[in-house]
Amino acid sequence: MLQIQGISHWYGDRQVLDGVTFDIKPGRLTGFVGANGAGKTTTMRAILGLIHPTEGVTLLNGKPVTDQDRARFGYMPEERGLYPKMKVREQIIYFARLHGVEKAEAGRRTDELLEVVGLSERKDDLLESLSLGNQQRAQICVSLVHNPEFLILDEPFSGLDPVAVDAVLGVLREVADRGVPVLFSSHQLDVVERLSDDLVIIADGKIRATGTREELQRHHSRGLYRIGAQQLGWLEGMTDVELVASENGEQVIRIQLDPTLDDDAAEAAGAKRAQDVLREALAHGEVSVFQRELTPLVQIFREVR
Ligand SMILES: Nc1ncnc2c1ncn2[C@@H]1O[C@H](COP(=O)(O)OP(=O)(O)OP(=O)(O)O)[C@@H](O)[C@H]1O
Repeated sequence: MLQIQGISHWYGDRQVLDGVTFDIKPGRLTGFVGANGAGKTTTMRAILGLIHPTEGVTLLNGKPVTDQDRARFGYMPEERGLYPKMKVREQIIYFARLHGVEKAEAGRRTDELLEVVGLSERKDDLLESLSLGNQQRAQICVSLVHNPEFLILDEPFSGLDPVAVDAVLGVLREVADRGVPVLFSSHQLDVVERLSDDLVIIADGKIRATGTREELQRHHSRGLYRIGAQQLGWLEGMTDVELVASENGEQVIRIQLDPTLDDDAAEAAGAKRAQDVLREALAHGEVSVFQRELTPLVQIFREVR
């Protein structure tokens, strides 16, 4: 496991990271989400030892990460760093060899990856003749060709078409399923929502939320219910229930719960009070829908930033 602990960083007198702390677990895809300039790249660069953070440490299985450990990391930087005038296959093999992969194995692994990302037919073309999306596929092959033990990818999906996104998602899933911890940053919340096992949300250099997608959604959906009722005048008599949204003849309501309750206790308290709400609604007419409502990730992102 990689543990990022209390990383703070200043560029001159400007603080860009403030006590960044989170874990990247084996076999998990951890999505790193934050607005432009939130500090994702700086955090990744600190983990990789490309900058030395002013404060804080990254631990690998309990010990500070060494340069030797880092040689076993795979990294896809945001500013892509491939050679435009080199052929695709040749280039991926070259990077594998730089990581010490034996020649025949480098060739075999390169061909396998090119096939997975759908670039086999372009393997002997110069990198610069490829579209940006295809160059990115090549870059993903480079980050994976030495079978890294940890994988860190900065915006691996930006600029990819939906087919390529799916191909890359498949590769990352397969890598994680082999037990590799994977951290990837993305602005594309739909992709993050689909792919991440764990989520880390950063804003202004501070970690605002961490957890599994389910945990975060559960936490941010305390007391939320969807109701389809003919009229809602009766809600005014329930001072602990507020109307959050109305859409397509249905409403989202929030039952106010004691903020000191943990998520399990809040869920139980909410379910109990929901029964009163349902009874009240039924006393005033038909109820077509009554169910728990889950806050979408995009909404959570807005709430914590
Ligand atoms: N070399 C540098 N010198 C000074 N400031 C920097 C430097 N690199 C980054 N910054 C600043 O640090 C802050 C965090 O930047 P960072 O690139 O980590 O954010 P990010 O979340 O990766 O953003 P994006 O999604 O736009 O890539 C930004 O305000 C950025 O302008």
